[in-house]
Amino acid sequence: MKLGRLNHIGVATPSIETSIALYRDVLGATTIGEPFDLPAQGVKVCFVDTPNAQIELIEPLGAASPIHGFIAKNPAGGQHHVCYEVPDIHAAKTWFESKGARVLGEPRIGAHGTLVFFVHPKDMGGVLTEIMETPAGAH
Ligand SMILES: CC[C@@H](C(=O)O)C(=O)SCCNC(=O)CCNC(=O)[C@H](O)C(C)(C)COP(=O)(O)OP(=O)(O)OC[C@H]1O[C@@H](n2cnc3c(N)ncnc32)[C@H](O)[C@@H]1OP(=O)(O)O
Ligand SMILES: [Co+2]
Repeated sequence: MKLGRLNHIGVATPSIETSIALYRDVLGATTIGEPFDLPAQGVKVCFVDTPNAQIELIEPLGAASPIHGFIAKNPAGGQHHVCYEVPDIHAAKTWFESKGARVLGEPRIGAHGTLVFFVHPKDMGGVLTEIMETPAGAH
């Protein structure tokens, strides 16, 4: 499998509005999207653009959110996952499984509208890893 570009770094936060102020007023981000709910993934999302990748701010949507436990352990929030692009999501899933890495569930539509899956952090050197199919026409 050929790994593609780093698409985003997921940053969990208890408050997207508070994080937006940090990225805008302290870090100097100039392009920040509108927050939106992604109920299928159990998160509220907001993208912050940097010149070479995005920061994906994620806030839990309810107690069943996959990041509910992370925020409970890290109440101020923190770096949650990294996301790499691949040309073929199904080939990538087969690749990770063949390497003995635990793929968490089936590919599903992520925040960029393409299929994504996650690989368990314990099989990725302690880093929760998201793999997403490159959007058509990107780059
Ligand atoms: C916005 C949509 C989408 C996109 O398109 O970009 C997203 O990014 S959604 C992002 C949120 N969704 C997910 O994270 C889905 C996949 N995650 C999961 O299935 C779970 O979060 C998890 C990775 C299986 C962890 O489950 P959880 O119940 O929260 O924790 P555990 O206590 O079971 O954790 C076991 C073990 O792993 C460590 N851990 C947990 N989260 C992380 C993390 N983000 N980074 C590194 N390590 C993590 C946790 O500390 C435990 O370790 P030990 O304490 O040593 O046992
Ligand atoms: Co993500």
